Amino acid sequence: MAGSLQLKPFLIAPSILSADPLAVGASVDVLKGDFDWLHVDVMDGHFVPNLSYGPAVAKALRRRYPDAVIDVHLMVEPGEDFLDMFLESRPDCLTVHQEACRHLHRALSKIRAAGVRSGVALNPATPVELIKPVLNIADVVLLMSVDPGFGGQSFIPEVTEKAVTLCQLREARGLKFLIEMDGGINAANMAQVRRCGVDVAVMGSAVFGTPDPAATVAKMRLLVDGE
Ligand SMILES: O=C(CO)[C@H](O)[C@H](O)COP(=O)(O)O
Repeated sequence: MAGSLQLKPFLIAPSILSADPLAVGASVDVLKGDFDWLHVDVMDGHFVPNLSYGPAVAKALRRRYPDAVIDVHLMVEPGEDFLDMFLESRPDCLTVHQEACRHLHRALSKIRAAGVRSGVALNPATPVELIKPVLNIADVVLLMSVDPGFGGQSFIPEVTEKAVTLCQLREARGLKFLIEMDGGINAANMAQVRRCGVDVAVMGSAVFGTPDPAATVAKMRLLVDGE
């Protein structure tokens, strides 16, 4: 499939959801800077049935890693109500869910107006068609390949079709957004993820759940380069 799709450089985004909750900074340090984006999952116990990090953690990560590309994924509802507090933490990318925003166009516009890359996320059951009208103001489309809320779940392969559709739409409309995929990505499905046009792979347990996370990231890069 890669032959027929225009692929951009492939980026790896470790998710701190699977880092040691008592030593997130130390867990990230173990990667020795060998990551492209640092993915921060924010969960509210309402849009998703779990709680995770708040803006203080996002701010602390920015202080500790001033040059890292920090990618904040808001799994909160209503998404619009949390933009200011996370924009204050100066992320590089701030993503809201289509399903959690009544005024998605306004939310994405506000993120961009703050000089931050705007992201829109879709749950596995949400079709790409619902975000077609806002693709021109999205810098990132995040396709959830698990139902959001927890790390360590199994990859839903049907979501790869949505990446192919997005890739084709991007090309047809001359747009530049990146396609990010999140959930259940590991060494066994990494090549499949890349082939369907994904630009950014988020990985939690497949990185932080291994004895040597830095070696795991290096191995993932080799897997993709070998494609
Ligand atoms: O957004 C998330 C869950 O809602 C996580 O980023 C995602 O699940 C990553 O963890 P894993 O790679 O272990 O599936």
